[in-house]
Amino acid sequence: MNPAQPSPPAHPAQAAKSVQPAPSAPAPSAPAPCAPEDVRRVACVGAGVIGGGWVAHFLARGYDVTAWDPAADAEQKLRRLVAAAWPALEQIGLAEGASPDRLTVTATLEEAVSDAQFVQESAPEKLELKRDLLARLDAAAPEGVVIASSTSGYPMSEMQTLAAGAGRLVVGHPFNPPYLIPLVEVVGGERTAPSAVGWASRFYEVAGKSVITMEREVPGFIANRLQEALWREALHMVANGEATVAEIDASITEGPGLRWACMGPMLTFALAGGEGGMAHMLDHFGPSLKAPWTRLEAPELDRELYDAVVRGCEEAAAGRTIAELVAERDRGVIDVLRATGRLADRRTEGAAK
Ligand SMILES: NC(=O)C1=CN([C@@H]2O[C@H](COP(=O)(O)OP(=O)(O)OC[C@H]3O[C@@H](n4cnc5c(N)ncnc54)[C@H](O)[C@@H]3O)[C@@H](O)[C@H]2O)C=CC1
Ligand SMILES: C[N+](C)(C)CC(=O)CC(=O)[O-]
Repeated sequence: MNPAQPSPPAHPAQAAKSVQPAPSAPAPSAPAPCAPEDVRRVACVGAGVIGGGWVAHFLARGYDVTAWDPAADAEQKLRRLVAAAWPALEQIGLAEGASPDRLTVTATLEEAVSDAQFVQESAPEKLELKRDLLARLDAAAPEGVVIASSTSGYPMSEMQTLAAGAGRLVVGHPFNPPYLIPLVEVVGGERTAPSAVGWASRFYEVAGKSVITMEREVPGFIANRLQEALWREALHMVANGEATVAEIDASITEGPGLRWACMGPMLTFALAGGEGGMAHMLDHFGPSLKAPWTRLEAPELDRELYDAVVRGCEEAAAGRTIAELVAERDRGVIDVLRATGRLADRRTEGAAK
């Protein structure tokens, strides 16, 4: 179900619960039982593609992990996923004491979280299911333990409606596979205690993740909104016969994707302005915002947006000159080309000898 679409009408039995006056302040949350740095035991509830990837990540970072999933073959599939991921995790480096042997798959959800110091939920992307599950996790986990949802796009405000202890519920949105892609986007809901957001962000950092802590709830968070914009345009182009699936993928892997592994879209485009940076880029290509290059509605490039983007790029450059940024980008692109086997011997290319 696409989070951007209106959520299904609440079940009558839940309607009363889910229709609550917007709280004037976040719900209080009991203090977490331990500091993020002192966590040793993590529970993962839902152990499919992402939940299993979280299990592999936490095991590789040296945690004791309990996992629960209602599927009959969940343990077999989970242990197979962890075993398949382990060579990669050994290659990038394991924490001291890390071992797949520190995984315990429990028979019930309650057992999985009963002694947990952090809980990561990764059940299917269905709003009603997450509402019920988060309420169940809140009832079963030790008081104060932060519970994070891997949701791809639902605001926590929509998911925490049935939980008595909503103050400890946060979004901790990962990227597949969580054991290799470092980003996790953290954001609370209307009833989430700010302390729970801060605790979760710090825990993920300690656990080796790269954290973006959002100040505002936005469906789809940051990276999925950006991915979704590209994804929808790609689907339109395939639907209209404007590009094939192969052309869509090659257009990224042989083009912008190489740069995006080293530098985000904002600084990348600042370099499109040469020595003039983002200001020149906007002066030069600003009118293109009105060109029919995408079906996505463009914002007005007014002075406020112009200045915000220019200033943001100057801050991101952090004192690096355009020339230094170009050199950094080029080193990164060469490393990615080499790492992905695309830096073959090029002496045979080019002008006739
Ligand atoms: N697949 C991906 O690339 C990413 C997925 N996510 C999010 O992670 C969550 C899980 O997605 P996937 O792992 O892809 O789905 P999946 O279908 O691979 O795994 C979901 C797992 O949840 C289990 N499950 C079903 N009902 C449950 C319940 N009531 N309580 C606990 N577990 C239950 C299923 O048995 C299954 O193993 C979703 O919210 C999704 O949006 C987030 C980032 C990336
Ligand atoms: C396709 N998806 C929406 C589930 C992707 C994500 O949520 C994040 C990712 O791994 O790209």
